[in-house]
Amino acid sequence: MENSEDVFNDDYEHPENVEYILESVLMPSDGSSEFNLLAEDYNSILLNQCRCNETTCENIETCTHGGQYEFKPQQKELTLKKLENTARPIIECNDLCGCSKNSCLNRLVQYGPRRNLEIFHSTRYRSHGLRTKVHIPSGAFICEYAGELLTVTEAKKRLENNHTLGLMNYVLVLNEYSNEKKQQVTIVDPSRRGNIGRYLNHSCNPNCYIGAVRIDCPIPKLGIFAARDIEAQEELCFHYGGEDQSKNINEGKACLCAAANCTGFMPNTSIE
Ligand SMILES: C[S@@+](CC[C@H](N)C(=O)[O-])C[C@H]1O[C@@H](n2cnc3c(N)ncnc32)[C@H](O)[C@@H]1O
Repeated sequence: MENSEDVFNDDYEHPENVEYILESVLMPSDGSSEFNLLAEDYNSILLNQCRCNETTCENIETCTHGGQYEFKPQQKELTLKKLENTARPIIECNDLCGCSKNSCLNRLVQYGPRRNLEIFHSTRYRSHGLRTKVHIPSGAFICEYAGELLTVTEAKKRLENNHTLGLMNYVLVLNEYSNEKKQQVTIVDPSRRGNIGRYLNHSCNPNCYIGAVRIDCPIPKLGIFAARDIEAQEELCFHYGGEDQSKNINEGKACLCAAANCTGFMPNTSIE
């Protein structure tokens, strides 16, 4: 496998009014008990390390975390196996695991965004967008959607404010379910502090997919992966409505994606 440093990169140019961060951070404290609970999770460590000895951690039968990624020899890249598999949580191995960092094939998102991404002015979306300078294979990791981690109360306030002032909205809500029951909600806002993930626009027929990835913290990272092979110069987009599009809310803005199946409006996941 190529050295992770040859494939990944996180020194992208960004506008000055945004603090560039490498991974999600806690929102400023508002002193609420809701914030304290979020902070507790943020500061916790997942204690479910694998006990593999020098293996590749590829297989769920041998590694408690494995089975979600596969190494594509042709592209010399680790990729997410099948999108349907994400019904099972993606948990990467970490420094506390028994495996070796050099041979483990269950570490991807933790190495940061891929190289050859470019922020550009998208004429279709009449604002910034993100595109790739080179071909990206299906399942490849693009980047994290990193920003401030918000409480539900703070997210509702910011959404309302964005709506009232007609600002662009960067708040993303990801619900995780188990047996149809909602287990956890993760809300990320890269409007003030964020990474390159903040430039992906919404499409009703997207070429990227967003999934929850845990490394060593109970709060997942929001990982953006290629939903299909993506050609050089293609703009990267994902569906803002997330996992259950029947529950999408209408953000009140016309969608500019121009896909054949476009609903005509920009969605977001509802916050309950
Ligand atoms: C996460 S930001 C994406 C990056 C943004 N275009 C920029 O210039 O920074 C989300 C905002 O981009 C715009 N946007 C994204 N997808 C869109 C779409 N399909 N149709 C219309 N506007 C879109 C909306 O203003 C939305 O609030």
